[in-house]
Amino acid sequence: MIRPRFFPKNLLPTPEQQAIQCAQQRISLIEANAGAAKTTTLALRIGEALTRGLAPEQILGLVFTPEALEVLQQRLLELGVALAVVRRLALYRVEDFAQQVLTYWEEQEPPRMTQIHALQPMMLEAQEMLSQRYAHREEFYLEIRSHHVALSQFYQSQLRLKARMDLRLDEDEDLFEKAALAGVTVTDFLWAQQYERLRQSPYEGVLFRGPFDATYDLACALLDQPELLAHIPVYRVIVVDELHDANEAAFQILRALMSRQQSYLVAAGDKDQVIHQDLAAEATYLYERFAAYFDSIARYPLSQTYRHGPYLAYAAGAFKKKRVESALPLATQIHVHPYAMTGAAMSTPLVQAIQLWVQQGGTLAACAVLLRDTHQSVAIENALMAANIPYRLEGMVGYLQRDEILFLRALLALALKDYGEVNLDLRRQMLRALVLFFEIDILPSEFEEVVEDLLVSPQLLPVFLRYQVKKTSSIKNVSRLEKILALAQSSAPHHMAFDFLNEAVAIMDTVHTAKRLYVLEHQAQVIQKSIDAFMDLASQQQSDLHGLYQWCIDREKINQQPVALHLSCVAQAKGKEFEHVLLPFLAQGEFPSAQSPALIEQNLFYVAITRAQKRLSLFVPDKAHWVSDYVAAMSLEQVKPLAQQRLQQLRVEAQQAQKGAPTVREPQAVYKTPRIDLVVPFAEKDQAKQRGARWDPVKRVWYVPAGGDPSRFERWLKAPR
Ligand SMILES: Nc1ncnc2c1ncn2[C@@H]1O[C@H](COP(=O)(O)OP(=O)(O)OP(=O)(O)O)[C@@H](O)[C@H]1O
Repeated sequence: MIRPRFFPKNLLPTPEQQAIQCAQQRISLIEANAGAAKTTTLALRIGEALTRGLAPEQILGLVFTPEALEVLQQRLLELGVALAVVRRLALYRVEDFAQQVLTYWEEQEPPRMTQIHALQPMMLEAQEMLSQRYAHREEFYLEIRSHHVALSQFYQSQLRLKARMDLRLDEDEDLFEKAALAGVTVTDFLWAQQYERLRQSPYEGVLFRGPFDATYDLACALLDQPELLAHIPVYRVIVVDELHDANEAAFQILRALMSRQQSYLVAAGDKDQVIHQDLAAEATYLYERFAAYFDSIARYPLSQTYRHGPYLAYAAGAFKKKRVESALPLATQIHVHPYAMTGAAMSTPLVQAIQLWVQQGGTLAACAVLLRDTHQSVAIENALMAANIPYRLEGMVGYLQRDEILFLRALLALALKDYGEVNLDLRRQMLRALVLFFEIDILPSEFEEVVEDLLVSPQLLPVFLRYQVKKTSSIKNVSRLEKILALAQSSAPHHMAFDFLNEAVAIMDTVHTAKRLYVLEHQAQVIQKSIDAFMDLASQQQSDLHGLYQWCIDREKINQQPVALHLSCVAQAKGKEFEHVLLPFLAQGEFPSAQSPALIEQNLFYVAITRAQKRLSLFVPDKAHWVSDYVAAMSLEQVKPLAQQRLQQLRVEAQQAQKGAPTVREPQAVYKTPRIDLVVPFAEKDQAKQRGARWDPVKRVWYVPAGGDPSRFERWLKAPR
């Protein structure tokens, strides 16, 4: 094996890591467990390429999510690559890379639309064209619906079709089969084709781009016109992290880049972390798809996790029925806390576990509460708020700003005849929620006009609703609205909020309305659970209509604080690590969710538990038959003795290593006489150079080469820490 030349700060690479660091094959693929140092090793590979003289600009680092990009940059810095060098590396999310390439090619950059609502007019226009085009083709059973949930459903479908590169229909392909295979409705399939015709004019080129469109456009361009590749810079080393997030469009870009013989690729992923099925991510990109195009692929292992100690490693292995080893002599703890399944008591143990962590010296910033779904944040946010524990939400809005809760708040406003008192933004959001739940079909421009009108005359809200529901919604909704308005009319501010909402929710039949609106079974269930959680809150608070309404407004004013606990869904924590991870609501039907594929649920749970370094806290119902099967699948009691043995062994090894005794991990030849980094002021650099110091362009430091005599450099030696 070639010897490494890049020696990182703060870390001793294992022989496995060194093998990847110095890999010489054109394509090197790493499939390894969570926390087995994939990102770190890719960062080592970059460090090695830099040390061997590649310019940072010749190295391309690709990932799929902003979180993964953040982690890769962080690992490079941790290993000692200087910030100035990290900034010059071509590190991108695949989508941003594609965008950058396209910008370079295109004479005029088409507008980028990152928000789904900005795409709405085009989606509606495409839908209009679709309904005209297929007006007489009954065999397609097109469902033309334009409320914003139907639009967001369509939006997801077109993302998926493009991610799979499945939008084109060859002559011998069957439309119904292709749509079913891609997991979208026939309406959405045809609508997506129409939308693409609108987005890509044959004469003017691409007219606008939404999220992930750049990846699709670049993949199509490189497939249709391979000669365009000549206009992309040649990257000598390409590293790809979180390869389990790859889809066909991203893969086609990688394939094209790797068709150049000068390029070398190292990519890493974990088949058990495939969770973005909505974006057509699949485990086949960890090997099979590469094997279909390239002959010589080297596969490398990283067989031990460095994130947590053996106990969690073995529990994660038992859960996934695979071998997981830890190399950390760390007694990672796993605590199981029962919770009562009623009311506010559900979150009490969670709050106590956070408080205990802080009392024991842990920080809130090192703590993460990871949820299966957004609805769970209703109870958690309330509990954290009540206990004065600051939290920051990642990848989701607070529950009070979600459609279904805004709808309930709008009903309270109707009952209080108070729509005019709140700020414009909230008014707009509540109106949007009413439009959604009463299934009113209104164009965005008309909607804005109504918002303006109601600004002047808020008392006209019931009039607007009556008019619009009659005009565009179903007879059932007309009758529902009348009942709701009558209920609101007969309610006084001092009436109990829970009683009012309970009746209103029954009138609206939210269970079925959510199913109709949100189409996807899982999403509909999350919406209903959110409503139930808010109703629980109303019942616990025992407050009147005015009290609950005002409480929601006051709660929104509380700002998020910077040093705070991390609160997100599991998916947003992938790639990250936290000292203490807390997983609430591990109950049957919650995690795993019955509505999502079993494998994705397992992968999500595996991602969740493997984020923890020092402590994992699992919260389970106090009734045994309600506890999620996943907890038992971790075999916590069975793996304990084995984990203790392994921990003991790792501790002995660590002690020996401290005493200088050789360990298996230590590559003697490389580390016997390590180099010494110096602190040389700019003005003294020539002197240092004369005495034999060398300049490291990667870490941007002067150093005494391995085997050199440090006494010649005493004045520049770092003070011992
Ligand atoms: N040789 C090593 N010695 C000690 N710790 C290491 C070593 N290599 C990596 N680590 C540490 O292991 C932890 C996990 O590393 P990393 O994030 O690279 O894993 P990963 O496989 O990319 O994780 P994930 O599967 O979650 O994406 C980090 O805290 C990292 O600093």
